Amino acid sequence: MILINEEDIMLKVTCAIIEKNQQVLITQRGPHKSQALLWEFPGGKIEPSETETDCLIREIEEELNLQVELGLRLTPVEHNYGNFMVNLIPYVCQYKSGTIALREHVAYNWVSAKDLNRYNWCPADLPIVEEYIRRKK
Ligand SMILES: Nc1nc2c([nH]c(=O)n2[C@H]2C[C@H](O)[C@@H](COP(=O)(O)OP(=O)(O)OP(=O)(O)O)O2)c(=O)[nH]1
Repeated sequence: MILINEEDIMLKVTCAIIEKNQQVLITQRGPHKSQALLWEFPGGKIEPSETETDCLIREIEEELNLQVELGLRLTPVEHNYGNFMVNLIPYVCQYKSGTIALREHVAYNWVSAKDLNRYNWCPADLPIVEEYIRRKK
């Protein structure tokens, strides 16, 4: 019998909806990654012994060279990608400081809430985009 540890197939990932001047930052995944070239909110996998908020602050610094202040935690989304599941945990954040250095992504954009639906999102992000737009109305 093969035993599969649930944590091996359920990735816990935080993501940041970073607000600045009535717009939010969105980032495009690279061509060789899973969910290649789809748009996402920057963030990443929570490491063992790390809290959600520690993870998000670390990931945003590592990936983008930005400092943010964490705000509201939106509703986490569980999405099944077939070969793995993701538990995606979104936080609305405020931009604090830093100049964007794209270290992981191929592109970024500052977008107003009403334009978020124009992008080709990772499927797990769709309920998060909807919740964010609803809250902004
Ligand atoms: N950071 C982030 N990841 C997301 C989002 N939506 C979504 O489905 N994901 C998925 C993509 C990845 O499979 C996983 C996050 O992995 P990661 O960002 O830490 O690592 P990675 O790019 O190296 O991922 P991978 O190529 O190893 O799959 O969660 C999102 O909005 N932000």
